[in-house]
Amino acid sequence: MEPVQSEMSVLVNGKSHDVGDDMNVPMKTMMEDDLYDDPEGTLAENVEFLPSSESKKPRFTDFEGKTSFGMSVFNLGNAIMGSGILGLAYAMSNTGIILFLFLLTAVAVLSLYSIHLLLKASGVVGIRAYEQLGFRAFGTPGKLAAGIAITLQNIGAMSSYLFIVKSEFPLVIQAFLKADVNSGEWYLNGNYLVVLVSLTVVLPLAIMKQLGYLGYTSGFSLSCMVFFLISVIYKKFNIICPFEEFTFNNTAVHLIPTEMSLTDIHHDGHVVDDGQCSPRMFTVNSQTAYTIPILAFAFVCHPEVLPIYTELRNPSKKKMQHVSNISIFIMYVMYFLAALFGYLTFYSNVEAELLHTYSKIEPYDTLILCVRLAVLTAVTLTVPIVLFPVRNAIQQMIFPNKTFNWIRHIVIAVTLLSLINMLVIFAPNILGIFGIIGATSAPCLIFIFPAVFYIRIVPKEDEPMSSRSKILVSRWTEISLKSLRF
Ligand SMILES: NC(=O)CC[C@H](N)C(=O)O
Repeated sequence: MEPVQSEMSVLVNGKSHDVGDDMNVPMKTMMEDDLYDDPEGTLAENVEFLPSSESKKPRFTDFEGKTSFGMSVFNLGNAIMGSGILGLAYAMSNTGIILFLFLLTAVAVLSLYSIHLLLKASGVVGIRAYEQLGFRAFGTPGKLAAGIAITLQNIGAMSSYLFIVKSEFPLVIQAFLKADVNSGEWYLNGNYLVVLVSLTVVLPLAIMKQLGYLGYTSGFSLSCMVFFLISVIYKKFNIICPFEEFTFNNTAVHLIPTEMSLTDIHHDGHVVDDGQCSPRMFTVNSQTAYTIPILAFAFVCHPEVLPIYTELRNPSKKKMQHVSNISIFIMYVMYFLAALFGYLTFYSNVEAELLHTYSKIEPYDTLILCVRLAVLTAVTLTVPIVLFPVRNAIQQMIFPNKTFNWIRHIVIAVTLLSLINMLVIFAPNILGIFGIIGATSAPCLIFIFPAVFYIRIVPKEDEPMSSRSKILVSRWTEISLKSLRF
């Protein structure tokens, strides 16, 4: 119990609280007596965590949320949907449709299950913060591991979003203004544009005190992604394969699959249509290994789940699980459609970043320009949501017992954004970011931490180690650790 007492003053969404303060009960009694879960689901949803003097109904005391169910779905959907969607068609081209669908389903189901574990563990601890679950399970090392993984993962994600702004925004402006690429105007320089967008759009949203306020921008961001998806589907019927690469001197060049060996090119120079314009159901190549990290990255939203839960109105585990089920299911469908139609447009020619592939064929097509604008708007509006848990993690790691302070809140946001801007200005390419971050922090946050925290936190009396779910979880942890080592 010792570490629990010293760390009970938590900062969730800027609000510092001693859990014991609210209820005037000794901390120890509270931690022992009150398991905040309602495993049977017998309590009415709206009374489960509300203060009630007569009943000893369990409740969270860290924050009283005001965000509606729908807005929470938007926020979680926005947290899931980011640049990950742009890499999925490439992943499909390296696995084939069937294998991709299988892996996508597996990652989506595991991702949902680990959200369930996080919610259950946070129900037992009574605190809705990922790092605090780490602390409860392993003390300070657990808290640091969770905090560092969240920080790395989300900084990686935000860098990839602003990298899209850097690479796409100048092209969109140039095309709409019909400006000359070499005119040297400042508004055609990606680096200036990233700084400008960060200052004018991201920063004001990032310094909001609560995530709930971002529901509207999240809704807008998701509609931009729906527009992206509809356009990808439409383009499949609009771009005819085999296609010609756009060149400035108007001489068409056939796109040759990057993986094609020299033997596929006949002596007379013509290219054999070896899967170039026909879909593969199942395939394995040197790039297939990237699939799991790409999918894991695309489904990460675990650092945002607990902050969103914190702000949910009349919260209950069941309600939050419902929010997560809806968001993950919608994203699952959108991811599959985007990957499928992206792949069926370009087949083996699809690049690691889907938008680049369109640009190669039709760089000045108005629809593609609008799609680029939509995607860069969507990811820009995701940055503040993803920044939120990083700020919480930093506050919990560096200032664990401090109350909310506007100056600290703003300074952390400004520092983080400056760091990300620097990274983006020097980052080599988007796949590098996916690869490094996706291969390390994303699997930890999705597969490993929720499982090990759950095993350590849920009391043995409640669920013995021999219970079905604990056996399942420990098997799963073993497999995840092995595959990570591999
Ligand atoms: N918190 C996060 O890292 C979100 C990443 C998000 N799933 C994406 O695809 O971009």
